[in-house]
Amino acid sequence: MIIAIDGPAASGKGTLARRLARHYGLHHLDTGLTYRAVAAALLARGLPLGDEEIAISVARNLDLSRLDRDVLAAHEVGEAASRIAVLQGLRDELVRLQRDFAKREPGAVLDGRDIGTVVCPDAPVKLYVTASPQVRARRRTDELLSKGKPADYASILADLKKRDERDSSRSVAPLKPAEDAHLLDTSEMDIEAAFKAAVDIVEQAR
Ligand SMILES: Nc1ncnc2c1ncn2[C@@H]1O[C@H](COP(=O)(O)OP(=O)(O)O)[C@@H](O)[C@H]1O
Ligand SMILES: Nc1ccn([C@@H]2O[C@H](COP(=O)(O)OP(=O)(O)O)[C@@H](O)[C@H]2O)c(=O)n1
Repeated sequence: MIIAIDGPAASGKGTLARRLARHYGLHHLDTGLTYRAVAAALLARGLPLGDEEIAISVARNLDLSRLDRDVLAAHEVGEAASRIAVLQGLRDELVRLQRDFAKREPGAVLDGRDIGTVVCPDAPVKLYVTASPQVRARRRTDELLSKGKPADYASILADLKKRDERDSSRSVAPLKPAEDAHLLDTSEMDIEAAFKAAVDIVEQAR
């Protein structure tokens, strides 16, 4: 079984994907980390974010088993990831890796922006997870602070809105719900309630 989960920044898709993978005994890939890892490598080496050839060569050396959200969580890495995510050639390379991952037995949960629309369009279960920008900014702020990283609510809210706009309006694989995705707004739900709602959707869909 493949479960495809998409949604805007800090909507809770990664949390749900991890919980669903554990619940159903599936592999999990946070595809945002693949974009973050390429962006972090470019930033660390002082390389330009707009050079497709360089980004592709970094992507070719990615090791999916070594992606670490704690290392890649920094706010500026998310911003840089969203900038390089407009490069079609880079996306082709990363989508190849992500599709290979999705073939693992007995199945996988993938979360990102284009899983239901591009990476796994035939997934039997698709979720599109949202929450209001204010709720998402609060969650991301608390998450960063709890990891001892700097976080300012007002600038995170402004940046999330900008990033959503960039992700939704790009011409390649824009953020949008697949036509057959189930919408899950978690603005008023805690993690447990969101998980229960997601399991209900999966049970009905499969
Ligand atoms: N329903 C929820 N209620 C409260 N906090 C949540 C909920 N879902 C996720 N979170 C918290 O919000 C933050 C962002 O969630 P995450 O799953 O990383 O989002 P995404 O993968 O969409 O960026 C994390 O700190 C997570 O623990
Ligand atoms: N499948 C995906 C996953 C992420 N991305 C890009 O990578 C950026 C970072 O993704 P992420 O999922 O780690 O971001 P958060 O939602 O965790 O903040 C996003 O803003 C997108 O621009 C993408 O284009 N396609």
